[in-house]
This record gives sequence, C-alpha cells and structure tokens, in this order.
Amino acid sequence: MRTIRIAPSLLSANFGRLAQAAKEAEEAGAEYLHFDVMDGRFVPNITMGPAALQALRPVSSAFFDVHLMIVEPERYLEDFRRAGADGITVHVEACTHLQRTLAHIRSLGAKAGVALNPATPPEVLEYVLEDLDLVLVMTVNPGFGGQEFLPTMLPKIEQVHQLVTHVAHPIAIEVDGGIDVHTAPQTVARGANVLVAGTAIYHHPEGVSAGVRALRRSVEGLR
Ligand SMILES: O=C(CO)[C@@H](O)[C@H](O)COP(=O)(O)O
Repeated sequence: MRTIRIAPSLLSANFGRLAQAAKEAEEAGAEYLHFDVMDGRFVPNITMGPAALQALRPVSSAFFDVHLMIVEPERYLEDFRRAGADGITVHVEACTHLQRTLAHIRSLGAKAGVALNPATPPEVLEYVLEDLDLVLVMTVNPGFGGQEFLPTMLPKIEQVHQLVTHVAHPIAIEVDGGIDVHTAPQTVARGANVLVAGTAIYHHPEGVSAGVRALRRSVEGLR
C-alpha cells in the first residue's frame, strides 16, 4: 500500500501567525510542511528565506520541505539546510549544473528534489534519476497560491511515475498547485504520493484540521 503524504503550503497561511499555522498542520496529521521560497526573479513574487525555517524549526517536527523558486539556488543550499530544511527542491529551469546541485544537497544530508515547470518535459530527469529523492510536478505556473490546477499535467505525472519506478531507490512524486479534494485523487491515481496544498488547507472554511482530513479522505481508496 502506498503512503500518501500531505504537505500544507505555508504560503497560504497568515504570515503573522506562522508558528500557529505550522503547529495546526502537524497536529492535523500533515507529515510535511512546505516552504515556498520566491526571489522576485525566477518568479514574480517574493516570500520567505532561511530565517522563517529557523524560527519554525523549534515548534515543528514535520519534514521541512523547501521549494526554491529562485535563480542560482546552489548559493543558498547550506543556509536552508542549517536553518532546518529536511528536503530541498530546486527548479531544473534555474540550474545550470543540475547534477552537481543535487549531489550538493545530498552531501548536506538533505533529500534532493527537482521541480518541473508546466512547460518542462519529464525527459530532463533521465540522467539525474540516481541523484534524486523527489520530483515536484508543478500543476500551476509557480509564483502564487490560489491558481487553477492544470489538467494537462496529469499525463506528465504518469510519465514521471514510469521514469522513477525503474530506479532502485525510492523517489517521491510531489504535486503542487490547485490541489484540493477534486484534483488530488486524479494526481494520486497517476502516481503522485506527496500532495502540496495551500488554499485547500489554510483557507478551508472549517479550519486547517478539516482541510487536512478532507484531503486525506479524498485519496484514501486510491492508496
Ligand atoms: O509553489 C506554489 C506556488 O508557486 C504552491 O506551493 C502554492 O502555494 C500552492 O497553493 P495552492 O495552489 O494550493 O493554493
């Protein structure tokens, strides 16, 4: 039976009470906490840096899943690892030397991830599969929360699943963008096993806990 992990995206939380938002997600059973790091260059938005992780590390034992939407991500790997990152994901479109960057992440003792923008084909992963622990299939164009899920990404999730099943070590498939109780089951059916959700969790009308539970229930039969 596959394990499906939930990764609430703090981007949709109230930045004035991030610690509370992190605790609520963990208490609701979310295994991951997703940090969207944006630099105003790779994407048109600016969010948080290592200081946010450092502040939250003492209040959460969840897996800190850091999604770097920044140019030259290799310059900041140590900083994020030191601040408490358990996994660091870089965009293939932002890396000149992708294999070197992934090896660097692992050398720091963190899990190494690669994110693919919607227009990027999965074939770019072919020669770095041995260096990877996670593939993040963006199901919206990165930059903002609250966007609509792109159904054209469903066949890509399936393609990534086919690529990673032949690798000897486990590689997680994470999906991010417009993930809710309707879209999550479609992605899990194609092989996704880590669900990033901002709006569906932090803007759930009945609260964070209800948001996490609803998402988990939506994929239960599919494990
Ligand atoms: O990386 C990103 C956006 O670039 C995501 O993590 C979003 O923050 C997810 O938000 P929702 O689409 O779930 O509202």
